[in-house]
Amino acid sequence: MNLVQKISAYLEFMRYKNAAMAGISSVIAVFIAAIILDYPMEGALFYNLIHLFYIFIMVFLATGAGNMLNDYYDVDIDRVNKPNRPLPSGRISLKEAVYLTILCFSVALLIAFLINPVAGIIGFINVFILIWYAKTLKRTVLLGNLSIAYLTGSTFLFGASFLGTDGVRVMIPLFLLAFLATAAREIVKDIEDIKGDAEDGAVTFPIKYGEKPAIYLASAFGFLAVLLSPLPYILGYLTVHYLYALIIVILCFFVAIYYLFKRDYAKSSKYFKIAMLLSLAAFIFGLI
Ligand SMILES: CC(C)=CCC/C(C)=C/CC/C(C)=C/CC/C(C)=C/COC[C@H](O)COP(=O)(O)O
Ligand SMILES: CC(C)=CCC/C(C)=C/CC/C(C)=C/CC/C(C)=C/COP(=O)(O)OP(=O)(O)O
Ligand SMILES: [Mg+2]
Repeated sequence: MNLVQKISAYLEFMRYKNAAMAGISSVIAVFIAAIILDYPMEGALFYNLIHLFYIFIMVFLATGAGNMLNDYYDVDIDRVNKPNRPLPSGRISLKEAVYLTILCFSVALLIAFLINPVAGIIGFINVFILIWYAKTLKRTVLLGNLSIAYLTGSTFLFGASFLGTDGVRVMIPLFLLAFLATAAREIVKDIEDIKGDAEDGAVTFPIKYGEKPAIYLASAFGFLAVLLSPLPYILGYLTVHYLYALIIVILCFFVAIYYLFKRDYAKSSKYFKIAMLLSLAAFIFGLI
């Protein structure tokens, strides 16, 4: 395997697209928090591109390491279900996976503690949850889903922690919305994965309580996200442009919920994801 093939195997292993999205969310959070808090533009830390780059890199590495650890613990099932993935195909060895994960977590944590204690503490909590999730939580009723919901929401908290505790405080509404939307989508993904998860001995919500209660729970999280979505405008954090953009976002959430009740889980999960990505754009619109 040449160097380019190796690097592309590493990037695939880290699920670089998701890791980059998480990194971008944290960078967006710095901008939103800075504007809400009237942070002075000139000479301000957040204005410094290198710091934004650090935030992106930390979240990219931590999310990537979380994804690698996930695959590490799933290697036996993936040998059967997804033999082309980097670990089961042998493109990356188990030893490499462990070293790479430790390296990514350590670099991310080191930079976080160097930036400030708030970022360090959130980083430390997140690494702990990511390890616990990969080892145990993802095979449990709801705790796994809620962990990923927390982690996704925490990309906003972590980014804004760059501006200290005030940054974290103003990101709580965005954290809550991302938490609810992710919880909905993670339950939909669990309904989609019932067969494989059951073979793996996992006891997820739909496995324990059945498909119908899971549909109701996922849609309840989705509806709650829609209901609370105007919150950043009501609190005066974002402008009316956010509300305009939100119309399209809410439409996508409704399409996702429609497919959920139609039991087309792949489409439902896809539209939840589109709604979440468009929400990020809506937050940016809300700054203008
Ligand atoms: C109502 C409203 C305005 C909701 C806000 C929704 C929002 C802004 C969500 C945040 C989206 C975000 C931060 C995405 C980051 C990407 C990421 C790491 C997501 C977590 O991924 C877990 C996942 O299960 C990956 O699965 P898949 O996409 O199937 O590969
Ligand atoms: C460590 C430092 C310094 C910072 C932490 C930075 C942050 C905010 C990290 C959050 C990372 C995050 C969003 C992690 C989620 C990644 C993950 C393990 C997703 C797995 O989701 P699943 O739903 O299990 O995926 P599949 O079911 O598709 O395998
Ligand atoms: Mg999962």
